[in-house]
Amino acid sequence: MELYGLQDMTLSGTSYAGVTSQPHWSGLSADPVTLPEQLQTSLDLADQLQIYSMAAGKVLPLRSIQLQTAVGKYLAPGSESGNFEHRSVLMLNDQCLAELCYQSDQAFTPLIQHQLWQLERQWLYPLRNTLVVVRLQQLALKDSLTDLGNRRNFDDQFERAVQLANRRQQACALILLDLDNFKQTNDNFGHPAGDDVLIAVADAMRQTLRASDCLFRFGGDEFAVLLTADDALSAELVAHRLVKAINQHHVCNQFSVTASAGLAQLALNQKAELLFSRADEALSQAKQAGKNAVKVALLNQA
Ligand SMILES: Nc1nc2c(ncn2[C@@H]2O[C@H](COP(=O)(O)OP(=O)(O)OP(=O)(O)O)[C@@H](O)[C@H]2O)c(=O)[nH]1
Repeated sequence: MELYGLQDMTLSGTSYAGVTSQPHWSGLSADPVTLPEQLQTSLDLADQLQIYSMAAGKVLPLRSIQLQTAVGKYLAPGSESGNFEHRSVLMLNDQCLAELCYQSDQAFTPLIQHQLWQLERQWLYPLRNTLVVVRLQQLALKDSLTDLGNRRNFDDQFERAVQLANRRQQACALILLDLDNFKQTNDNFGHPAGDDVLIAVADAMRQTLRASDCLFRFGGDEFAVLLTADDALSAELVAHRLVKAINQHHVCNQFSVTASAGLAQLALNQKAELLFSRADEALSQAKQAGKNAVKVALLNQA
């Protein structure tokens, strides 16, 4: 008897749309591993959606399936639009966990909807548990005011990025950015206005950068940007763009907020601490040079 091991059910590269159109999916009912057990093998919502979508693909051939939750939106790989759509809200104990949106070229008859609902019920507890874990992870790694990565998140990623860059002989750059005279903003306009400025600065930075996952707030008015590989090659341009974007943001403008930045490029086989201290020194120089400026650390400064 052919059994579907867990490895077959997890993300192994086959596209979702292709997989669910395979005739052998009808054999899945013989799988000794139940759907909730399979779902519980992962605390990653994208993985769970993939597992769920394969089970749902047995009910009818699906073109796409999307999961929307409070912690993010997930689309099964290989999804494309279909002629019919069915939406379902996943509720547990009067709590809305998520919304599922299915698309298929076949109609969602009442019988199909009922079968999907039965499958959805099997996901409720694994989904609720995963949402709790993801939320806790987010709280541990995100700055609650700006939603950027926090200092702990930075420390994790920075160390890893530097090690990887050294191993692969790739570029890596660190920009440290600090608002100018931010204390005055708080003193003159109050702490809530200061908070609005910090949120605006985060937005301005997010809009300037392609990937917001390289952006961090350390707390206070200090931010960091970690650029790796090809992105690091244009770090100086990025630093100037960030300072300009902050200057030009309407909230920062309203409170005359500017920013200074220090940039350092990773030297050959340099340690993360040294890269950090060079960027920090460059930031001090930008402040000493009159603020609202970018300074770049010399590469041979070690
Ligand atoms: N509104 C608000 N203010 C904060 C927060 N965290 C820290 N601060 C304030 O940020 C200010 C930081 O000021 P400083 O580090 O002294 O620097 P500065 O006035 O920007 O001076 P320079 O950096 O030299 O230009 C202090 O007034 C802190 O109280 C926060 O979460 N919200």
